Amino acid sequence: MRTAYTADQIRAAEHALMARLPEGTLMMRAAAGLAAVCATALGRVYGSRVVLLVGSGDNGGDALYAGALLARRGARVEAVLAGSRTHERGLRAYLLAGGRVAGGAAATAVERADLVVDGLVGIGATGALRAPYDELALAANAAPALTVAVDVPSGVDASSGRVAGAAVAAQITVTMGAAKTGLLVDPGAARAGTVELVDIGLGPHLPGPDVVALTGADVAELLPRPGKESDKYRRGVVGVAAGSDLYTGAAVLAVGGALRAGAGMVRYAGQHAPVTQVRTHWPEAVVTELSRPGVEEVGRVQAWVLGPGLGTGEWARELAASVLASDVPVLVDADALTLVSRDPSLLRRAAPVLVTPHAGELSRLTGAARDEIEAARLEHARAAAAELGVTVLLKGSTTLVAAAGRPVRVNATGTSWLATGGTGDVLAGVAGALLAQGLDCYDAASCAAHLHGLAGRIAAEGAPLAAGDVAAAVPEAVRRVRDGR
Ligand SMILES: NC(=O)C1=CN([C@@H]2O[C@H](COP(=O)(O)OP(=O)(O)OC[C@H]3O[C@@H](n4cnc5c(N)ncnc54)[C@H](OP(=O)(O)O)[C@@H]3O)[C@@H](O)[C@H]2O)[C@@H](O)CC1
Ligand SMILES: Nc1ncnc2c1ncn2[C@@H]1O[C@H](COP(=O)(O)OP(=O)(O)O)[C@@H](O)[C@H]1O
Ligand SMILES: [K+]
Repeated sequence: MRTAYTADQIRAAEHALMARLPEGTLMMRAAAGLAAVCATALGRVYGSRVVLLVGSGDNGGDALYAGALLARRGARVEAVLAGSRTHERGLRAYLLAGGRVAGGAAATAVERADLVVDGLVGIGATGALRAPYDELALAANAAPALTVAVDVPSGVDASSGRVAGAAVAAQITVTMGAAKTGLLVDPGAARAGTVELVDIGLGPHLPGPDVVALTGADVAELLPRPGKESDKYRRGVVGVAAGSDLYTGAAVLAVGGALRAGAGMVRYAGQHAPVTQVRTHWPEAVVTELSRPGVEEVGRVQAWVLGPGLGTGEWARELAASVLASDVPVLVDADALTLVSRDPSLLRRAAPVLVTPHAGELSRLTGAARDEIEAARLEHARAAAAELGVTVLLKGSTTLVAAAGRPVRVNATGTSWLATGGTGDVLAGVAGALLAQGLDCYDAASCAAHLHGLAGRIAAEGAPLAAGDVAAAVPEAVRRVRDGR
């Protein structure tokens, strides 16, 4: 499990640790780790051109001490001192090691660099980058040099991943002591590049994490595996109430996702046109053509997937109400999210609910503006889980799973090739199958997001994919997490 923490959590841990160590020890550890990553990234340190962007705080201090180490190894290091003040001891050590202070236009130095070290701000930052930090961040982004961010890319809020204005887009972020939440959650995560962790001894002082990311090994451990005693009913039967005479594909894709994710059986219930399509594509599914919008006559299931392609008319509303009146967990997606946002009382039920919105659908559910959700995904996923009393899987480039009282789980296994119609329907099927197999909403959602993202990568391999390919690749994704690949 990868863990990440807010700036406040890190600061508290640092204080506890610093109290036991001689002054400056942590910064020396941080700088040594930073310099080592820079040296590896450069390949050849001697003669290379390194530019340090140095802010007024300890983030700049890290950069200066690392710059001193690189200068001693023969790098030509220039520091752009951007703050109203500069870390005094760091600057002294840097100058003593032969580091130079950039005169003239900072942008020119940055343009010529092989490597730019972003030491403008770290966890001490508040709000959008101010001048001249903002221009320096943009200059670093425009330059051909490799950019290594110290602790967090400047302009990314360490605790949330928010990016309020200009921000450094790093190829590598060297983070001190423990990863910061903003390095895992978009839009911040997209600016961090590869995250390298420098151990400064913070471990024993850290509290429970703010957010976590499951590894393949974690998912493998959570995934159910059929045993000797298993039969199709005991493995878990998932019901799919999706698709309509107008939208048939969503039904096919959701059923496909469910079948590929290990359900013992998939029961599909819907109107005539999707029933015909599901029968044609998936002879494995047990299909009921509904004569009226209710699932009472469909056989027993352990969980329902409700919503993809369902429509939002009266027929769909009655069907949604009937599914939500059942006593098993229900995954609410797509059109069913529109229906429950019109009538939130539908979500008041004793059995668990997992909602799987993208930002637009969450906006309909909570009333928050879509842009605001995109900018502060973590906050909104958390708030929605608390307010609605459900588990929330918020889709997007990084997928978040929030449930009251649990650390938010972040998934980054996906690929932007997944941004194509119908992949969400597959995800709903996969998560529904895991619910039916007995995982709770939090585990089912986070394992489904992990497998779906991985399946997307397998299906894409750097080229376009269709949603059906993602469903087809789910078994290979399961194999890879089980084999530790
Ligand atoms: N403590 C430790 O043991 C260790 C700490 N470590 C390192 O220290 C870092 C934290 O250092 P920190 O606390 O000094 O804050 P930091 O992020 O450098 O900058 C704060 C200053 O920036 C400014 N500023 C703020 N917002 C701004 C904005 N929007 N736009 C522009 N300027 C802005 C503001 O100063 P101002 O110029 O406004 O006076 C503020 O005072 C941490 O990330 C890690 O790298 C490691 O060495 C490990 C050991
Ligand atoms: N840029 C991206 N990077 C990674 N995954 C993405 C990206 N954009 C979308 N996705 C994923 O693709 C899927 C899209 O689902 P959704 O928006 O419901 O589409 P649809 O309704 O067409 O099925 C989600 O799993 C989402 O997380
Ligand atoms: K930084």
